[in-house]
Amino acid sequence: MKFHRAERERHSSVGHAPPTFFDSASQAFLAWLTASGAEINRKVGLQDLRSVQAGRGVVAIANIEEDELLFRIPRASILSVENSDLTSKLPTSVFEELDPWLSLILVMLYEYEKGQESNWAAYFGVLPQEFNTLMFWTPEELEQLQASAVRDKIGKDSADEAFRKHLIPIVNQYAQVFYPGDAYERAKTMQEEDILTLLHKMGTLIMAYAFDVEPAELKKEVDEEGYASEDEDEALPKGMVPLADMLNADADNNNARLFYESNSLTMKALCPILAGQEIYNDYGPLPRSDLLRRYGYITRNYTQYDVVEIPFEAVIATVCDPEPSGMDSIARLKTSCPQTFSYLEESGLFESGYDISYSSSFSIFESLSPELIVLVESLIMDDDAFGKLKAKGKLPKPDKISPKGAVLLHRLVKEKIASYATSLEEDESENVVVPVDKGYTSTERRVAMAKLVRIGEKQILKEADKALATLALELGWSEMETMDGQLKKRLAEDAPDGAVKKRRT
Ligand SMILES: C[S@@+](CC[C@H](N)C(=O)[O-])C[C@H]1O[C@@H](n2cnc3c(N)ncnc32)[C@H](O)[C@@H]1O
Repeated sequence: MKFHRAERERHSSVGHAPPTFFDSASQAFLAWLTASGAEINRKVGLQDLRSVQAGRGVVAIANIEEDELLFRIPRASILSVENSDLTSKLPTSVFEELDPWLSLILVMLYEYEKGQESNWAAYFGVLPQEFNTLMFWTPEELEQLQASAVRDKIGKDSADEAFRKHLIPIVNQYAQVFYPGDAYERAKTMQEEDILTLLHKMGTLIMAYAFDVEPAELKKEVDEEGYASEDEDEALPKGMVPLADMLNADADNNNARLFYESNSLTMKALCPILAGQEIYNDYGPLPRSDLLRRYGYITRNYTQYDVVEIPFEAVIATVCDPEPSGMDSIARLKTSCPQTFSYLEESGLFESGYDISYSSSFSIFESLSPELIVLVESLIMDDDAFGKLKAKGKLPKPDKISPKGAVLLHRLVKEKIASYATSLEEDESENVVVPVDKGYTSTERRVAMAKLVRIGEKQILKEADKALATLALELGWSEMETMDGQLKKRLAEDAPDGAVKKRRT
């Protein structure tokens, strides 16, 4: 693949361009944005934070007051489907068949390929070319996440499939539009894999940088408190909002917010910000595993949102009777618990996995997903009792765990602990820090981040293990007498020492 000069410079760096080019790209970007009608408060600056592995960031140069305007971006400067001239070059039907994410990827590919001809050329100059998000980790690096459920959520294959099915045919059919003039010759030499790589980069940029842009006239329905449903937010068009997306985030250090106005988007201070402090946006209450997947970094402040996920498959395998091998979980549940299957499915209890969340002083009912408790209790309930609940359109209560339920939940936690390649004690035997110095490789940083993620998950599991063992002990083990022989044997192996003693006496 050949690149224009500026593009070659961008591609030559790891993540971002080298120092001189880095600063001049920032200046060119700010100059372009101001010329486009943006208003930028003199008290804010775009800074080079590569020394702390944070790319660029927005920093207060002087003290800022609460509610003070940090910058105003005209809607016309947003890199979006609405603002790109690609829509006038392709039949409308093309965009009607694409969701907001794929539409913006296509537009970004088009604008990126236009090089200096694009209105957003200076903006592309400050967007990174390389990423630390999980999509770009090697298999060996991903291995460091061990049994973390995030490994199943990277979605590279499904994105590949969507790009091959929906976008590449459009790029091929309208190659003259995407690669006009000389570039058309270049396009012919580009392999499908090159286009795929570019599409993945655009997709990654959208995941980590784009905003759901509320239209100038809000058409979505809001509830009494003014909130729209999640589905309606999902349907909002996505847009890349220059400068607003240069704000980093660090959980509750959030001190700025983007407001949608009819002709512009304004970033305002949520509280007083002192000179020298970084201005942070809010990326949401994400567990560190997800932060790594979507944004490629973690900080300690996100520990409070950590979760560990118990896979659906594991719940069925542990709770339902053993079935002939080769059956998937749903088939297995259908066969072993036919009376409950359809009702549970209708009740929306089937999820790919169930969260156990971090809580500062661990509480079972605050941490365990209510759906997990309800699912386990439903699966172990006898047919008569379950039938009565079902007749009333009810389910077991999420705030009540039976003795057998406690034992099984405990077993699920134990099994999840065992699925990690190393123990918490091994991981914690040395102090893990993510190195920021230039001397370290991105692999060293990724390995450290992965280790912190898996330690976070194992710490939650350790608390859940303790709490469920205690609960099982408190509830007694009489329920075990009603269990089938094999399950009873498995659970006996699993019983906390105290519980076994208690039963014997
Ligand atoms: C919306 S962009 C923010 C601007 C970005 N720093 C840049 O230079 O382009 C999100 C990306 O910034 C980086 N980032 C955000 N917050 C960070 C933080 N607290 N520490 C380190 N990197 C951070 C991550 O690479 C993330 O994917």
